[in-house]
Amino acid sequence: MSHSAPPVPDAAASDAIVSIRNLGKTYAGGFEALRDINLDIRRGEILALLGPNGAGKTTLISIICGIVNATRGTVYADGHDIRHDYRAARAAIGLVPQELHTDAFESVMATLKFSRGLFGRPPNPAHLEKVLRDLSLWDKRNAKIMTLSGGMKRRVLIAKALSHEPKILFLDEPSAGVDVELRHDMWQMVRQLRESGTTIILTTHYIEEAEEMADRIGVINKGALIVVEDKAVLMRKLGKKQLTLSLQQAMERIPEGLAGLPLELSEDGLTLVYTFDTQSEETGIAGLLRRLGEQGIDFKDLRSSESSLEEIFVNLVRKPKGNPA
Ligand SMILES: Nc1ncnc2c1ncn2[C@@H]1O[C@H](COP(=O)(O)OP(=O)(O)OP(=O)(O)O)[C@@H](O)[C@H]1O
Repeated sequence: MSHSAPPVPDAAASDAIVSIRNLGKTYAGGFEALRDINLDIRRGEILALLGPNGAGKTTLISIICGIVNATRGTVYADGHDIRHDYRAARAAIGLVPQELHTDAFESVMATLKFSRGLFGRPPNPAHLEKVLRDLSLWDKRNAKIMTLSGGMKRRVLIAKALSHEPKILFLDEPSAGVDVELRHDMWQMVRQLRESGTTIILTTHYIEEAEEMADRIGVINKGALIVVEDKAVLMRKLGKKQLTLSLQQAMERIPEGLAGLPLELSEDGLTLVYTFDTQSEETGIAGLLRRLGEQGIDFKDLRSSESSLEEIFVNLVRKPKGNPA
């Protein structure tokens, strides 16, 4: 019997809504923007792709949406190979791009109708009305796009991407250049879409956005997908907890009796911070408290805190590739 790792299942056989296997992209100049990406996107989930500038997020989305050709590997979207069955695969996808190029002289409604037609879908005024109402654009349906505010234009891009009733929606940096209020409206709308069964993939630089919205988080760094994990599991696995003790009396240094413990003393000597792994079974807190008692160290307050997703992310992308934990 072989003991090697199980092979990655065939993309065509996967029941994921998007199935990516051994995907790679080398741009014309020889730059390797993506390396050996394997990812199954589950039906109905919100997946957030995080990564530093230039990590390869837009390249990955562009390949799935058929804008950029992969150098290696396969992608299936809604059961269709994006290379050999492009039209069917693309019809399942809505893309909200980063940049705002819209048809400035057209009305909002005309743009949506045109976009729907491009995918060969028959007219459906009720669907377009719902999309525009959900995005608070119904009153602007006859306005020329050039007369709208930046936030409205961005909502038009979302409406346009939804015009052909895609099952999968990609949002590339949806919050870039958007004010706080619009960002929250957009989150609300994305949640509604998910409830109605749409699968959503978003790239973001705002960790708060991933923390707020995502069911799963993928981290891309230097062209490689270094982690894909349920958000809660990721935070539990890679997060650290800290216990902060406010001391009754300042200490000059950590006493010998506490040596070897993961402790840090603040500069003013009044706060001790104990860091522990959320994954390990033993936190060591009982032992810490006992040793503090033995040393006669009294504290007046004790608080615990967890690492934010931001701290986890920064640690992940700082670590050398292939050693994320
Ligand atoms: N057409 C191209 N030709 C050559 N290199 C390219 C091309 N497009 C992108 N790249 C390079 O590929 C890398 C990945 O770019 P990509 O836009 O996918 O990153 P990203 O993660 O989306 O970044 P950002 O967060 O800045 O949008 C970058 O180093 C970029 O310079």
